[in-house]
Amino acid sequence: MHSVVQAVTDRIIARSQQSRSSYLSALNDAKAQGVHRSALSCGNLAHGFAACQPVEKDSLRQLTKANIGIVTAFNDMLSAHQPYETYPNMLKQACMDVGSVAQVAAGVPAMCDGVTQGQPGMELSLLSREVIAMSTAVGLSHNMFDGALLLGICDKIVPGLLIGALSFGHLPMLFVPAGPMKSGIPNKEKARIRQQFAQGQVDRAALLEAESKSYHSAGTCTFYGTANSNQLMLEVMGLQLPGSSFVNPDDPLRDELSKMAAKQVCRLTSMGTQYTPIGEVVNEKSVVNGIVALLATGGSTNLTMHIVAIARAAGIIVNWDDFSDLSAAVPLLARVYPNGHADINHFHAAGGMALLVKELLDGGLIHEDVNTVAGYGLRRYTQEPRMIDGELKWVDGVTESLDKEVLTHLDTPFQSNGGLTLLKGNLGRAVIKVSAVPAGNRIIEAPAVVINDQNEIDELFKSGSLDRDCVVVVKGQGPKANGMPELHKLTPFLGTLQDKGFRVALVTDGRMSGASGKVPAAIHLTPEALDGGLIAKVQDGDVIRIDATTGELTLLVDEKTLANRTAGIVDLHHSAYGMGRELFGALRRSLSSPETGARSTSAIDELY
Ligand SMILES: O=C(O)[C@H](O)[C@@H](O)[C@H](O)[C@H](O)COP(=O)(O)O
Ligand code: SF4
Repeated sequence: MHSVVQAVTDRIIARSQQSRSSYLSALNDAKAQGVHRSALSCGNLAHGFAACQPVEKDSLRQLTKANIGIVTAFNDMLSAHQPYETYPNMLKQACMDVGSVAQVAAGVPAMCDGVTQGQPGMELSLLSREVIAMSTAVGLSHNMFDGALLLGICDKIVPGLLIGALSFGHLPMLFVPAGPMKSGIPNKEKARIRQQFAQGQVDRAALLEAESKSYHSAGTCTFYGTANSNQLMLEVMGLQLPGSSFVNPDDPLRDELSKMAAKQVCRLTSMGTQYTPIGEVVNEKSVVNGIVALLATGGSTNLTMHIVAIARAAGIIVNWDDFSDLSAAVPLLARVYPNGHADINHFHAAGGMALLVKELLDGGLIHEDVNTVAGYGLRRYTQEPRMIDGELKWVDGVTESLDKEVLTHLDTPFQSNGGLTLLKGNLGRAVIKVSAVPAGNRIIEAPAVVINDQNEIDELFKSGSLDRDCVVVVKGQGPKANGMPELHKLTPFLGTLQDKGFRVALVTDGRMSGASGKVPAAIHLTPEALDGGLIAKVQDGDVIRIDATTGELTLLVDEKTLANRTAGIVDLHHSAYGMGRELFGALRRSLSSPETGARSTSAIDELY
């Protein structure tokens, strides 16, 4: 094993020793109950299977047949989740084919961050992760199940499902992906037309035409944003079948993989001989594997919060120093938009997950000795699924990249370190995704332009007052303030200024989209303005220095001046009401800091 990866793993194990052992003893207590529906009364059970077919009722009466809960995030809003509409019946049939039963345990809400990007609804996005976790628990709390299938792909849905699932860590569970849409117009072309629109060079019709050619059908959007980062993380953590992440929805392999996932979870229940509870698949080593894979591919910055929250739900304590130290040791092996021109289909075609896992295993950068839903040992994830004589089988993946501009090898990395860097300084701690930032733009020192809302950028840009070196500071965007929306609407404006040759950067206690990229952005700034963060005292003209090579984030104003300043008011009246935001006030105020995962589940910290 690489010494840094081993050292970080060891310190996470040590730091988590007490919380992890409490979690595992709770898991074992739950497992000791045996077949969970046996704890139900006849009345409970009768309600539980009242609507089932007679053959299903017979199976459920017996305590020797597995019942699998399906938790689905189907809706028509997310192109990625739309294929799930037909999955429950297919999965139920697959379970019956192996003598088990399946029931839909819950439908969970799912927000499409593309639909709400730049809109008031985006202020519910991060909060929806907590709602999804709780909704998953509501479904599984019927205690009718011996395992579960989790149907979710996008941004907050995978972390929400996984956090909820880990409260039932005694059950085996698999994620069931649905795959990316086929490639449309290149993401870079879409971004170019957006910048033209921001400059008034094309009209709305031209912009909508381009957007519709990019997002054109069912399936996950093809950029390497949070959704596809989730898929890569799940697969490297052994939580979905090898090579299942990036098979398109209409590929014949797709349904075979989904049916196989259903059959596999039935095999992994405590009724069989391969009992593999999800709370043991998620352990310190698999969490490190997920972080390393994220870093090696320049994945979404959102996962610097989601992975922390997921790990904590399993009693594992991870922080940004772990990310930062691993990033220094993990080379960048993939260039997928926004970190390059290719999209996720190109990554898959170049060798995809099988080749990535092979490179990382061969380099000692990820742990092989882990439990997975496909069996013990991660080496099996260097294989990929194929239909051979009408049957689903796994064959060795390629050992040589088919496109070294997209997916490269350890001996020829795109960068010697990973795509994410931790920034520290008098403003606090923040993360920056450097994999998408041109080398010449990684050190920025310029005067601040302070705004309270990303929508102010449009007028400022059009007035020409941003046509200079500047650091745009957007404050009052933290979890407790307005739910920490993505500020991706800033990207075309800042990207245009950067293309004009100005040295620009962003500093915010908010966050960006996984699809944001080329402009240096110090995000997730902790402490946020509402929590007394120094960002609340930044004024127009203050000079800020961001150095992504050394990890420095400094407000170059002397202490005395700062001490005499009063913090700017974080005006939240526009975030408190409207679009349902009034329902989320208590949840928003309960969120922890971004570095601790922006979690509402702090109760877990007392439990384990
Ligand atoms: O974190 C992410 O990956 C984003 O939230 C992504 O899910 C969102 O949909 C982007 O906003 C889409 O990109 P555009 O807004 O550029 O289409
Ligand atoms: S990737 Fe983003 S835009 Fe695409 S379906 Fe998922 S949430 Fe929506």
